[in-house]
Amino acid sequence: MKTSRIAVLLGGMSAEREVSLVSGVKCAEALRVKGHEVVEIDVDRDVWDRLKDADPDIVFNALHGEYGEDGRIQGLLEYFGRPYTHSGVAASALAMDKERTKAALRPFGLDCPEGVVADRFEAARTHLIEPPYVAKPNDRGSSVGVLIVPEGANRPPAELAADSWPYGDEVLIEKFISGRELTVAVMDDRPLAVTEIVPKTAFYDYEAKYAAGGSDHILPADVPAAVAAQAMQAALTAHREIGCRGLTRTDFRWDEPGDGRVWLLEINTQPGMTPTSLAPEQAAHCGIDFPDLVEWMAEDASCPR
Ligand SMILES: Nc1ncnc2c1ncn2[C@@H]1O[C@H](COP(=O)(O)OP(=O)(O)OP(=O)(O)O)[C@@H](O)[C@H]1O
Ligand SMILES: C[C@@H](N)C(=O)O
Ligand SMILES: [Mg+2]
Ligand SMILES: [Mg+2]
Repeated sequence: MKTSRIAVLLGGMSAEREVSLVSGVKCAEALRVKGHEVVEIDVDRDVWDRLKDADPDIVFNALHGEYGEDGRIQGLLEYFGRPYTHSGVAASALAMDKERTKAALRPFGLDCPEGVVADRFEAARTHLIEPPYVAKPNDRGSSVGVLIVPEGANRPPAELAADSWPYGDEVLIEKFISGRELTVAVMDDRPLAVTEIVPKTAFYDYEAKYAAGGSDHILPADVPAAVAAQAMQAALTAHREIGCRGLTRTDFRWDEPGDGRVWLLEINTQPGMTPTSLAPEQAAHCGIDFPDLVEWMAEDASCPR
C-alpha cells in the first residue's frame, strides 16, 4: 500500500470510550510501523473541524459503541467524502440494533434467540418473558449493562429502573442460551476461525473481556467440525446480509447441553482491537499479524458515494 496520511478516530462519546482509546492507539501504532503518517483524533462534537484540519487521505474508524458504530459518524464521513474503514451507514445502524439484526437474519435460516425490546421501567416491573433470560441494552457493546436473570427469579433486575442507569431507556429481554461461547471474525468475504471463550467470571462481562487473563480463548475452538462450519457460515451470512464491509465479528452461544444449536447473538461492525480482543487474535492465527491486519483495513477503506 502506498504511504498515506491517515486520521485514526478514537475515544468518542460512548460507554465504550476507554476500549476505543486502547483500540485506536494500537491501530495508530501499527499504521506508523507500516510507514504511514498518522493523526489521532479523540472524537467529540468538534470532529468535523478536526477532520478538516487533519486533511487525511483515509479515515480509520477505531470507535466503538454509540455515535461511532451506529451509523452516525459514518454519515458524517460520507459528507466528508474520504475513504473510511469498516461498514457504511445502513449496515452500521442495523447491526447496532441487536433485535432488528436478528429479525433481519432469521429469514436466512440463522438461529437467533427470541427477544423483546421494551422500555426499561416496564422490564423492571414484570418478567416480559419466562426466566432464564438476559436483560441488556439493545444498542451498546462490551457487555455494558448486561444482566442475567436466572431460572426461578422472582423479580426482574431492579437496576433497570435505577436513576443512574446510563444506557438509554430501550432494553432487550432475550432468552438465555445456556452452553458455550463462540465467536467468528470475518475479513471481507473470509471467515477467519472459531474461538471459544471461557470467562473467569459468571459470563463474558467487561472484566472478562479486558482484564489480562479475564478469560481463556481456545483457538481454534475444540468443537465438532460441523459446529465450527456452522458458526463460520453463519458469521459470513450475517456479514453479507447486513451489508457489512471490512472487518466484523459475530458472537454466538452454542447450546451444547440443550439441542446443540448455534445461536447468533449479534454482529459487531467495529470489533475490538485491544490486546485481549478476539478478531486480531484470529487474524494472527491465520498468519495475518496486527500491522498487516490494520493496514489491510486501511487499504479496504471506501466512501461509496
Ligand atoms: N441470550 C443470551 N444468552 C446467554 N448469554 C448471553 C445472551 N446475551 C448475551 N449474553 C452474554 O453477554 C455477553 C455480551 O452480550 P452481547 O454479545 O449481546 O453484547 P455486547 O455488549 O454487544 O458485546 P460485545 O463486547 O461483543 O460488543 C455475551 O458474550 C454472553 O456472554
Ligand atoms: C468493542 C466490542 N464491542 C467488541 O465487539 O469487540
Ligand atoms: Mg456487541
Ligand atoms: Mg458480543
